[in-house]
Amino acid sequence: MLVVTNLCKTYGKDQDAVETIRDMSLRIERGQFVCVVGPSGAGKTTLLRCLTGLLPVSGGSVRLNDAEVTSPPAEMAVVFQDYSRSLMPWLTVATNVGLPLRNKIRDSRVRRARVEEALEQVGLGGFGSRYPWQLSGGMQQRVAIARGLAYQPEILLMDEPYASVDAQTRADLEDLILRIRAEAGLTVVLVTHDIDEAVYLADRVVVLSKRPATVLRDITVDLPLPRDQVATKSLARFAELRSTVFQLIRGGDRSFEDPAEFAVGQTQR
Ligand SMILES: Nc1ncnc2c1ncn2[C@@H]1O[C@H](COP(=O)(O)OP(=O)(O)OP(=O)(O)O)[C@@H](O)[C@H]1O
Repeated sequence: MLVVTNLCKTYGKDQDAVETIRDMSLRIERGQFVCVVGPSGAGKTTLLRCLTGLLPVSGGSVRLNDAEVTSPPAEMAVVFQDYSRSLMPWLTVATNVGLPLRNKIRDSRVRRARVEEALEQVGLGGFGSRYPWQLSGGMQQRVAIARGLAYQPEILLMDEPYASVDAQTRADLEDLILRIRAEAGLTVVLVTHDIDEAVYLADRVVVLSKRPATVLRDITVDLPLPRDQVATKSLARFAELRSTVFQLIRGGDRSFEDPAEFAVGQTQR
């Protein structure tokens, strides 16, 4: 279980101080899929980085299974938006995926098997000897996801993981993560700008206020599982939830006067 208690984060000091997160508390149960949304610049990425321990908090705490998180815990894997920066172009796909396993699995045969299994999971079995630049953007993001999965984490944190791919690939990757989550019983925390994506994927949507971010609303998504891109999005309840989230974000940040400014079913970055 991931527990955030009275989290505060301020960048800089004195007149340069940027208060980004104020007194935020959140509890994420094992196996839950939680999407975090909020106005641009609210502090979503900052929150995610605090959850990983990559960024020191200014106050409060983050605890994973009762242990304080001060650096990325072994149970956690992170997938960032920009696969072109997170994959090493001079290494093969298999080496990229196996990189974080070097210290965890000493036996290279076992490591190779784990890498191949993770590539199979994301539909890239047999692509291990290719280089990232030989693959499409969507395939490269799959490699980044495989790298997280190969680690067999208990919790996967994802920051706008699908923002750089086209709409069809995005839908495929959304379904991929839902399937993997169901198979592996993973806990997932995913930051997104896309309200449709958040409602489609999540068990809970956490809506942040504008900066300094607090939890504006924590919404349970009571849509049936398994989700389906067409059937789920056609439900009246889906439209209702999407509209609730949209209004909260809009109300939380008056600068979004034009709904087209914000992503309702579209990729925005
Ligand atoms: N290293 C930093 N130093 C100072 N301020 C920072 C730093 N990183 C982020 N900020 C500020 O903190 C605030 C929150 O940034 P963050 O990237 O967490 O927001 P976000 O909600 O993820 O934004 P977006 O929706 O645009 O991706 C912004 O005002 C940003 O300028």
